[in-house]
Amino acid sequence: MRCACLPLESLLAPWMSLRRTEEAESLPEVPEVYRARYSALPAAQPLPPLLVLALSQASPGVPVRREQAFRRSRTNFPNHFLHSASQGQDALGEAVYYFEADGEGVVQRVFVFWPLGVLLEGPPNFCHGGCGASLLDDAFGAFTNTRLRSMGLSGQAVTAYLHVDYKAPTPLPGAAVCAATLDRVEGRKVFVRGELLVQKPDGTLQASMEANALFVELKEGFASMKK
Ligand SMILES: CCCCCCCCCC(=O)SCCNC(=O)CCNC(=O)[C@H](O)C(C)(C)COP(=O)(O)OP(=O)(O)OC[C@H]1O[C@@H](n2cnc3c(N)ncnc32)[C@H](O)[C@@H]1OP(=O)(O)O
Repeated sequence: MRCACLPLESLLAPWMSLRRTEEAESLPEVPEVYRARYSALPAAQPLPPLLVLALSQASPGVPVRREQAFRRSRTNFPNHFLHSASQGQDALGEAVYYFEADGEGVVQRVFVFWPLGVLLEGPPNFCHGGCGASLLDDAFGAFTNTRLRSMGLSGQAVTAYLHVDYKAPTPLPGAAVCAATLDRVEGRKVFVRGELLVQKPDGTLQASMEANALFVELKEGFASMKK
């Protein structure tokens, strides 16, 4: 059964089929904290209704600020696992990243919307667990590194561990929002937690996956990672 308030078609279109070349588009300027990894949404691209629903449930009464929504820069990261080969008509669609920051501009939460196509299957008609874990890891990476940048730090941290609890199947085709936030910080160690939210037939959101992770800020940045 489909939700009466958010039909599946409105969740997926136009993000599922969106292919683009950033260079050809005239996009708004992106604040420095986000610029290295993200680009602005085109003016004509609406915010996904599922993302707006997740934001309104997480922060009731707080207006959604379109300028805090971005997409991954493919110009800067043409080979990113989730934003290159994994994308396609029936696989992953175009993600939308929404960052919440406090009054000082320090990132406090990220919400990442993903359209999910049928080629992401694990159990018949449901999303593969490894795919969901990848989406959560990506949201944790987006949160941790952007938060570090927003604090004037390196923004170069990697996953040390990722723990995922699968609470309910994630239907395909469909859409999900990964929500990530801070648990605690111990020196270079950033502990994060979050969930992957999907919409139930009655229109409410449920966490089909819950996760926590440790990110470690690299002493000398990505360039120091050895093969
Ligand atoms: C450019 C844009 C791209 C954005 C990238 C975003 C990342 C996206 C998410 C990913 O997929 S990252 C890819 C998957 N992760 C890796 O490939 C990381 C591989 N592991 C490493 O490179 C190193 O093990 C690591 C950097 C995580 C840690 O090495 P370090 O030499 O910097 O630190 P060290 O080993 O001394 O550990 C630092 C602290 O973390 C703790 N620690 C490290 N690994 C742990 C672990 N697995 N479990 C618990 N604690 C851990 C360790 O005990 C220690 O705690 P204390 O300071 O309290 O002593």
